[in-house]
Amino acid sequence: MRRCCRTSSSSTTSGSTAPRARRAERAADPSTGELLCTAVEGGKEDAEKAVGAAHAAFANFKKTTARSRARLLRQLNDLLLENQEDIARLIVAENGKPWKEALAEVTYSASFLEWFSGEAERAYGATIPAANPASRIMTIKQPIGVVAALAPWNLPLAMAARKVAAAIAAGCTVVVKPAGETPYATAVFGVLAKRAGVPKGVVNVITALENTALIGETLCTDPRVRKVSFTGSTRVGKLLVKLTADTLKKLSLELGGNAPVIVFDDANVKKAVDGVIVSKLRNGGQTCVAANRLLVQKGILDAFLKELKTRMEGMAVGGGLDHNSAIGPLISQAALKKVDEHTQDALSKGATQYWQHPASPLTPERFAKGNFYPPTIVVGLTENMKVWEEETFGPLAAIKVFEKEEEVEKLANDTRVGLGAYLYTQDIGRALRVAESIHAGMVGINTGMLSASESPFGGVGESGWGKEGSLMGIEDYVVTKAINIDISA
Ligand SMILES: NC(=O)c1ccc[n+]([C@@H]2O[C@H](COP(=O)([O-])OP(=O)(O)OC[C@H]3O[C@@H](n4cnc5c(N)ncnc54)[C@H](O)[C@@H]3O)[C@@H](O)[C@H]2O)c1
Ligand SMILES: O=CCCC(=O)O
Repeated sequence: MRRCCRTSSSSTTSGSTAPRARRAERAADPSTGELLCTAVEGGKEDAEKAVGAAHAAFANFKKTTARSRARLLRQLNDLLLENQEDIARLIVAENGKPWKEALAEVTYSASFLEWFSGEAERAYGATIPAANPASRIMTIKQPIGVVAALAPWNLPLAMAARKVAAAIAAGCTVVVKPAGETPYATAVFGVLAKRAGVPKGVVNVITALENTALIGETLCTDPRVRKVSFTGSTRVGKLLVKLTADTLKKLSLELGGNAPVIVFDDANVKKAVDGVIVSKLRNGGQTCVAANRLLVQKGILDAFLKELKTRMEGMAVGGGLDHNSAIGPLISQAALKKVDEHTQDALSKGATQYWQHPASPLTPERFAKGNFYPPTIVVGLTENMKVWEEETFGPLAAIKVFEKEEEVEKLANDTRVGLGAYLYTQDIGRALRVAESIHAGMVGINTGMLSASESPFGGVGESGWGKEGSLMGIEDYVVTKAINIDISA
């Protein structure tokens, strides 16, 4: 990759808006800490300009046919896949995740474009039997308007693609603000949208690091923006609720989780560990559906720990461009500090360290330069520990032992958030019983993977509002209009 590049703030997909000279934001390579690139630091004026472009484009885009928008999405899907390796390299550089995961993120992103290309044509209205014999009632679904899509750094391309795909399918125009840490994959997404034929002003990318809050506020308070879709922390989600209140925008919030994983005595150990590896270690533990509290029944504990350790020992820690790496660095030094705080807090309150990864094959110098945290297993998790109360967002596997099924509902639901949850058992009755009792938007039974473009993604409680992806995903981008007709002569 080139050492320095520029992306434009307030650039429409037509590329008609030239970037002005601005203080550059800096993106660091998480595996070395070195400056990777600089990007334009957008400001309030840029955000307003991007909204203006999206607002102007909406006048025509809302009138396009669903079929034409479906074609645009399919074209963009194809371009992402054709450029998969180049985009994956960018994702590894800015986010740090292992190569295979970066490739998978591109496929995952493209799957939203493909999925919503189908959904575009299925945004059906209804005909409603009227009580008045002279009346006919029908509904139509129309695009809500300009959308602000605020995306996080953990899946820099996929989270933007999930929002933009639904918006285009519905006939909305969008201003996308990627996380300041990871502006590049989203900027490339904007370029590919242009190549795919997405009209000028429909997808606008604005980049900023330090001005993130200012841009967030500008987008959330601008009356021309009718919907905000955010993925990130619960803290920021609550802030956006307040900021959008005065203009009553529709909000989709995909916020933090604190996923319980329940492993019952009768689980298939190998399958349970496979699932925990995926849900705990995907992106180094930095996903909102990451396993956070492992609840393991006493009878299976030894076998589970042994298998988990063996599997984690076999995973190399290192930079994502080393194709052998299975666990990459964390996004920042702050993230590293948080994981260590959770580990030390657990150990100081009575947990014991069962195992810690030697962090091989990294040399100590290389380890020290990047944001690497050695994957760690602790046993003896209790309700007064930080890792019990909030998501660690890192490679710490904290285990609490339980004895009876009756205990787990209370334990699993001892949190104000409810995004992902997982359980492992071979008893179908127990699986459904427990799945129904868990306070979460998504439950994995004998699997650690909840993410698929066709599956409704979203949480309950303080994990947010709305569902992304799936047949429900387009609903947040449309408004339903009822049309009443008098047919009397
Ligand atoms: N749900 C998720 O996928 C997700 C993603 C990132 C972080 N998190 C959670 O948040 C914790 C802290 O990470 P973080 O500090 O990067 O999260 P954060 O919520 O501060 O940042 C996430 C995203 O929100 C944007 N953002 C931050 N403040 C904003 C504002 N005022 N207006 C508009 N956008 C704003 C950031 O640029 C980034 O894109 C993590 O440990 C994790 O628990 C969750
Ligand atoms: O981290 C948040 C989203 C994760 C996913 O879509 O799989």
